[in-house]
Amino acid sequence: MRASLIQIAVDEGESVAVRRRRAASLVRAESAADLVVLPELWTTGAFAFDEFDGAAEPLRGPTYEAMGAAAADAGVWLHAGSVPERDIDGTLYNTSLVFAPSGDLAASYRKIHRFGFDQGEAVLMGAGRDLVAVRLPETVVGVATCYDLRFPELFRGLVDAGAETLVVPAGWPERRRAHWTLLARARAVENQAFVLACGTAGTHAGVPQAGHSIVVDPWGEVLAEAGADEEVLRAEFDPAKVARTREQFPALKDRVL
Ligand SMILES: NC(=O)CCC(=O)C(=O)O
Repeated sequence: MRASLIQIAVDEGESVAVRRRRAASLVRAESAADLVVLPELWTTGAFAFDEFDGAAEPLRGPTYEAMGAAAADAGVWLHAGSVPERDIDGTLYNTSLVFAPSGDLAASYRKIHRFGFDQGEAVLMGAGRDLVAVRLPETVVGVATCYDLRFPELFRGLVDAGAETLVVPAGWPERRRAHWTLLARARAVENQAFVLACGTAGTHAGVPQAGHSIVVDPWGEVLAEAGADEEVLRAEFDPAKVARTREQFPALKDRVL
């Protein structure tokens, strides 16, 4: 299975509309991939709290339209990262969109753990409640978003829902990059699953982004890792390695809780 993680730069000099067009053409260029991934809140930047309200869109808004068309043109599964979604009651959510190669929406996921403690996303956005796993022809993808990476119980829930590949779009800051890499590898090892974690590059709202998108196999080995700048990280992996690892080292069977 071939995955392409588009570690797009989110810088203040670029408008949302221009970045959306650029993201769509980056997706179209990945037609050789089976699965393409974009990061968290790449239209605004995950730390651009002042932008969330103005850039919020309905689930089937401009980003949905652009990404559905790009997925169909490229003929790929597309985890289009997340957008600030405005629900009909006015509540904002940090919502991920997953498209099938037909361009149809296969799933959406509202981020469960909002970041910021008593500020930022944690007060501006509502919390999702539902775990989401999507069946692709080659693997079952469990989705989570950025700060969710710190909550292993969410990932165990995804494994219980059948997930073999964990896809994590993020807007992770440079100052906690060591946690990002450590947590991505930990989630892979403890769940014996592939982890595809796609961050942003650039600096927005004064927060330099870590980049360093990463693909980790079920044994915790890093298959590919990006640098700090905008880049498309490509990795090829065998989804059957999940079943092999779980059979050869059946730690998941020893769960008590
Ligand atoms: N956008 C986020 O969820 C940021 C998470 C983060 O900075 C951290 O967990 O550290």
